[in-house]
Amino acid sequence: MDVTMMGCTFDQAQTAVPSLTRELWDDVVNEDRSHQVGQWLEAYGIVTSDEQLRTLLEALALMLGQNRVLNLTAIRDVDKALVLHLVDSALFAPPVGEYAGPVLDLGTGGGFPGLPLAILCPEHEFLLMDSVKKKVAAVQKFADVLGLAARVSTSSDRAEVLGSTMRGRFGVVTARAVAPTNVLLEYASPLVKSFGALVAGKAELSHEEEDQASSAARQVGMELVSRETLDLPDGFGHREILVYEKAGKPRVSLPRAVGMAKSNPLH
Ligand SMILES: C[S@@+](CC[C@H](N)C(=O)[O-])C[C@H]1O[C@@H](n2cnc3c(N)ncnc32)[C@H](O)[C@@H]1O
Repeated sequence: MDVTMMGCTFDQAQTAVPSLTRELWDDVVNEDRSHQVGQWLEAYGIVTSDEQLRTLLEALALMLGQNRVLNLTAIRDVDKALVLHLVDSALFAPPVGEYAGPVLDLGTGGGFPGLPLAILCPEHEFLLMDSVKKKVAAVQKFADVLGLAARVSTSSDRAEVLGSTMRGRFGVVTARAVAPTNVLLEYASPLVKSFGALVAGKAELSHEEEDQASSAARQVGMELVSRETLDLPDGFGHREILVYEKAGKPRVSLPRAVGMAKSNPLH
């Protein structure tokens, strides 16, 4: 898709999201913010066009506007949201770009990291999925008004259900703040194709979570191929970006019944 086709005006954005005010839009979508985000991303080797930067800011403004009437995020402060939603989501882009095929953002919530990734990775198609229907409807509205509808669709479903209905369809599954890593591995394994990947972002990975993830990975045919620790800008802490590849066959029959991955996790 031609990235110059992305983006929208304030009037289009407000038609889609009536709770979005001009004041909030102007606070988020402006040259200073665009320059700042561009510099931050460049420091991670993520090169962006002006169009992509502006569309990232528009996506954030839409989400923050919608958040006034629908609980999508606890982060309401624009400075924080720039780092914790846009930059944090963008950190997934380099590993996602290494895999061909459609991307599933599992537990997308208000569209993160899926929406920023759709803006940053124009070669990929995206399915943004969450079990909460209202969130998914809002995210589809954002994608449509941003001109991303040709490459971005949504699904209100549970990961365990898609594991059967969309088995092996995805080159990459992304997930941020959805579940412990062993649970994510179980969700992702049936969804990714051979040598596809799960890309997971974590604020903190304890030794216990790491051990449980290693054991779960072996059981579901996934293998850790990359683990990178990156500092967020402005002292917002660090992120672990974990990449697991589907390297073998699961030893357990997947997906298990809805809820089992969480209530009786593999470890
Ligand atoms: C804390 S929110 C994170 C949202 C978003 N990924 C982000 O980083 O802002 C976790 C989301 O995962 C969704 N979720 C959790 N388990 C899920 C499952 N098994 N299938 C689909 N969605 C799930 C929840 O509905 C929720 O919206």
